[in-house]
Amino acid sequence: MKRSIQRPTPGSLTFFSSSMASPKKKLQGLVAATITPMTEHGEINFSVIGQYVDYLVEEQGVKNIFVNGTTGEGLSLSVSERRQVAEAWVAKGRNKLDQVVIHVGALSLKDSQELAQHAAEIGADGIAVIAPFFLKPWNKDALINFLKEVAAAAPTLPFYYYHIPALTGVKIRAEELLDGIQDKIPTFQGLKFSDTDLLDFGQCVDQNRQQQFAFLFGVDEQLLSALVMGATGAVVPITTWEKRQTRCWRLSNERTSLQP
Ligand SMILES: CC(=O)N[C@@H]([C@@H](O)[C@H](O)[C@H](O)CO)[C@@H](O)CC(=O)C(=O)O
Repeated sequence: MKRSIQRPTPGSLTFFSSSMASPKKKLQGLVAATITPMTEHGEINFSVIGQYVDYLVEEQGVKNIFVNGTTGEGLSLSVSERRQVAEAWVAKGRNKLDQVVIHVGALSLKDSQELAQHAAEIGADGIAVIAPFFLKPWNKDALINFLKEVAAAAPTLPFYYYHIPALTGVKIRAEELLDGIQDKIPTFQGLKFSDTDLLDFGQCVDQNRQQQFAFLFGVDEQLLSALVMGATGAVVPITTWEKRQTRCWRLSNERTSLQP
């Protein structure tokens, strides 16, 4: 079923799905950063995603997920694989999960737009985007322009900026980025903050109290501090699934084999 979600307005607490006529809650609490299960041959193991959903919901009580992010190694997958993984999570999570947010960031704007549009088509509940990290945006406006173009490809979906400067190398402070962001990206709904700069995080929260954004923290070691400062949730890997199921294992294995 295709959903159309009303654009958020500053101060609104919820999105409403017009076709379902039920309020869609703000993304908050624990959000599971899902791994991408792999077979021993390094192919995606779609067959266990249904069990993974059940594990999260029934054993961990977690009903929101963040797919194809860092933990899911989205940037190590092909676009085709990312589409299939997103589809699998949305399909297996139907009527079980509350929200499925798909990370659609990519170096190529076109790939990112394709993934954003695809997320909307399959009925995901939101998209998140990191800063491009090879040829990098040189200032706030360049980064906003990139994010805006991606968000525009999925104009019905809540949009989250995924701030992870240690991995992207893009050091633009999140607080600076958030200043006036809904004027540029009307679907902007929150920040996934994966950095240890708590001053920046605190300023993001303080300066946007009127906006009711989701402030999702992504550094487990500082989560308690972030909650005190106003984090509304956290994106964390919640899994007993063996890391060796993931491509991370395959990559590190390859790296090992390259060493003399
Ligand atoms: C870079 C990374 O993997 N960060 C983790 C943290 O939970 C992280 O593992 C933890 O803080 C340990 O350093 C989460 O934020 C994962 C995450 O949000 C993602 O997979 O996108």
